[in-house]
Amino acid sequence: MEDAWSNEITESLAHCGYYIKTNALPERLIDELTLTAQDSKPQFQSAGIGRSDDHQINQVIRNDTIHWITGTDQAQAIYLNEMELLRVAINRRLYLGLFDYEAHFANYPIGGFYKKHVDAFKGQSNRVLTTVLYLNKHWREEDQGHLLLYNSKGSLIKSVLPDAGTLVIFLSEEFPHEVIPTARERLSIAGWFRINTSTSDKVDPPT
Ligand SMILES: O=C(O)CCC(=O)C(=O)O
Ligand SMILES: [Fe+2]
Repeated sequence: MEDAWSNEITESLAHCGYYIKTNALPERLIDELTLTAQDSKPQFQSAGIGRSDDHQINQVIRNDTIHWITGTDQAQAIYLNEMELLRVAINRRLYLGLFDYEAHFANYPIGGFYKKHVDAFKGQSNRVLTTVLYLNKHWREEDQGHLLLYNSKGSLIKSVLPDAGTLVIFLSEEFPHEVIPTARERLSIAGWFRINTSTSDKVDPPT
């Protein structure tokens, strides 16, 4: 994580609340993360939203499968380390008090989507910043699966092609977004920088 890069990210976040960059990370790292994601496909599971007994409802809202990243191989470890350096840089410049980072691979099958949602409801979540890194070589317009980013008034502000190496970061509470149905299998890493919401009777994160 170069200073110039973390400066660019923090300035963009301070200025407009989001950051979108193609080829944000070295191609080799993207390739290795892609291989890791493909290798761990047998471990991907249906993504939940909130409680697991809402599973059927979830399928109407999103139908990707996910696998949490734990840093078990070199590519994952390098990625998590980059995000850790970014966390520290953001805290130093924007005073967000980010406490940790959680991330999972996501796989959208052909026809996969994630309807319009926010990743955090104001004041109700410890998710402060959302990150999405795409792992799909040579994505074309006709492959669809765009990420659409809206402002808090509901106007469309960005349409992002999920092409390999593109990184999107935005304030989780401020930007509703959706994944439109994809015409090609679509791999990504979605992650969240969080604040610590521990109270006296609840330890966060759970151990
Ligand atoms: O993959 C994307 O473009 C966005 C995914 C997303 O919104 C999420 O996982 O919360
Ligand atoms: Fe989201």
